[in-house]
Amino acid sequence: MQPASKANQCITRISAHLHPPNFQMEESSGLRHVNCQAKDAAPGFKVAILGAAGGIGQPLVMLMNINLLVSVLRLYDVVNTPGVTADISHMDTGAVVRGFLGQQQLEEALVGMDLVIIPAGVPRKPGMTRDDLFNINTGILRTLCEAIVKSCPKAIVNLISNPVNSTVPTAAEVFKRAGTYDPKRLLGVTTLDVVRANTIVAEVLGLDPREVDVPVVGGHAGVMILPLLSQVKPPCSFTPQEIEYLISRIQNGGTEVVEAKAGAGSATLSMVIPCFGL
Ligand SMILES: NC(=O)C1=CN([C@@H]2O[C@H](COP(=O)(O)OP(=O)(O)OC[C@H]3O[C@@H](n4cnc5c(N)ncnc54)[C@H](O)[C@@H]3O)[C@@H](O)[C@H]2O)C=CC1
Ligand SMILES: O=C([O-])CC(=O)C(=O)O
Repeated sequence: MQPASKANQCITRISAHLHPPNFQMEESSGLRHVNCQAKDAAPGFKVAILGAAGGIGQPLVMLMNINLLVSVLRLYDVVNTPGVTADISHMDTGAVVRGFLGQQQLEEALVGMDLVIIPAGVPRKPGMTRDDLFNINTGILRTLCEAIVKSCPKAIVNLISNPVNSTVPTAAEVFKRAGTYDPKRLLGVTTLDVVRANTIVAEVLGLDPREVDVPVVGGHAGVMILPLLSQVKPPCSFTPQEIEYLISRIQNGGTEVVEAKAGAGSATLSMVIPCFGL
């Protein structure tokens, strides 16, 4: 290794430690170069998580921080980001972690990001449908997307917030109006339906869920969740009663968790599997 490059690496590493998570808006309008490299100066993906202090946000932040492909991790929320950031930043991983709190720090949190993952918003309570979250969550999302347009218009945006069937088109409209829409860069996260389908079908077949692959198409709400039971791998067949049971449990998986949590939120722990793939 060249002495100069080694020295640069040392400076970057020391700098990352000398500038601990700063919960105030940074004064400069853009990120300094040091913020865009891992602590060991390795290049990597710059990832922002909006809603980072929530039930999905916190395990997602943890998974992103141990992901070797991530060099910069930015945590944004309207509450509790300082605590989550302090906790996460003690992990001896490579990513440089920074916390941002409140809307006045939103645009700064997003500057230069490659990937923005959004679990910000409200989860449902028993008796609610995902559509009941439409007004509040699309309102939150619109603000977040407008900031994405300003700070990182080329970022890939992954939407977790419900109703995913509506948050994706809402975000698309914001980006279209700004002239930054790219369908390849805007994704709704619905992998939990596949995760549940694999698990529930494996239970019926008496197999290890890791050996089962159930394609799921459609949307992310009730009857729009369509498990393709004829396409299951390994190939298998089901009785009409099994098909009825499987479709009902897969389509109502989210509701099953919401009701079992009895007002304390929706699925956050099983979401670790879809989040791990992000
Ligand atoms: N796509 C999927 O498969 C799934 C989606 N979800 C959805 O994910 C969303 C989040 O769920 P949880 O993490 O359990 O909820 P949560 O309530 O635990 O966390 C949401 C976080 O968003 C933050 N937040 C609220 N307003 C905000 C704003 N204006 N800007 C930034 N952050 C804001 C809150 O402070 C909180 O920390 C819900 O809409 C839920 O329905 C939940 C499970 C699966
Ligand atoms: O059901 C909910 O409200 C949360 C969700 O999307 C899921 O668990 O699939």
